[in-house]
Amino acid sequence: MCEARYQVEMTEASPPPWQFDAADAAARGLAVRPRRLLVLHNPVAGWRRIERFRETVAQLERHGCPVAVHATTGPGDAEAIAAGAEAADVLVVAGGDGTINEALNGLSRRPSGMLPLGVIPLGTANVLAEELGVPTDPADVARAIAHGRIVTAHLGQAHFDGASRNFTLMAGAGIDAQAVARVRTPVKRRFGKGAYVLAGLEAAAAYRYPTLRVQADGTWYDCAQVVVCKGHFYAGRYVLAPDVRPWLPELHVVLFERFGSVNAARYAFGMQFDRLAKMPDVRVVKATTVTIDGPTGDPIQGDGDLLGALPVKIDLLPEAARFVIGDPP
Ligand SMILES: Nc1ncnc2c1ncn2[C@@H]1O[C@H](COP(=O)(O)OP(=O)(O)OP(=O)(O)O)[C@@H](O)[C@H]1O
Repeated sequence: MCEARYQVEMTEASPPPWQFDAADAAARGLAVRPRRLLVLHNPVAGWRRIERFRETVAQLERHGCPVAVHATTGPGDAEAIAAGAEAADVLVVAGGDGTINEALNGLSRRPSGMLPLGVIPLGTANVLAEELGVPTDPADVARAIAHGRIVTAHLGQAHFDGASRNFTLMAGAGIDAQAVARVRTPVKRRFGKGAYVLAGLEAAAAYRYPTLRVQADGTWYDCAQVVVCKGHFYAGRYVLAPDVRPWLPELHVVLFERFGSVNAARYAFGMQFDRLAKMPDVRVVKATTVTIDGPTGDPIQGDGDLLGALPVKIDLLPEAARFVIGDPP
């Protein structure tokens, strides 16, 4: 295991391993059949952005891609469809990180292996889209999905008592999971990211800050809050673990070592104003296996939604995932 404090400057992590570049193949005279797309559209996540969604689908068809759209009907639907997805080259999620999380959990159960995943960002925070450098303009999104490069990525996997769930961006225990557990869907639909701020304030007032015991590749740490990161962005474009990227086969574990609501507020301000790197009580360690122990049944958040409850073991999903992206992020 290797330990790293924050870098003062943001460093460029390892570049992604490109698997396939349609533009490059075309330049070399190779025939490239248009990608067949199965689009999972979360109509609840995207209700404000329905025009953007329709325009993206129209643009995809202009690129010659056969597009099948399926509107999700409720929680769990994206996962079930992804698990049985056939006759498609790419599964596209038109929604937010919660729908993407469900789709990737379904794809990992697909008998013939994972399909590459593309994103039309319609959610509240769209952290994975930021992480992958997915554009927002419909024409650019469509071009990226139709012709963009495919990058291999490694998902995190959280093992609870009798169940396992994948995550793409992060899994956390402590105050952030407490906040996620308090987010109410109608408030999120109305106020977007403001719902997390409200839930965070509620959680900060009620939470008792018990000690979390974290084991990262055999070394134990005590902390008030821990976020196990697979991507460097958090809650939008805030940076928690500057050097991790989805394509790196490692977890970057961010440990917040001081307890109580005053320190929770310090960390929130530190994140807001990009000062975490300067805080001596915020530690980042790299690992491939992490366990988190604390009050049994306390929530674990993953990709901004509830993932499960303590205690948890976290490692990497053995099968690699693939993401369709546009230009290098
Ligand atoms: N038709 C539906 N009605 C209600 N909920 C749905 C429906 N389809 C999917 N969902 C659920 O909505 C949840 C939230 O959706 P999603 O994550 O896509 O948007 P978001 O929460 O606005 O975005 P983000 O996660 O990026 O902040 C998903 O976890 C999914 O289970």
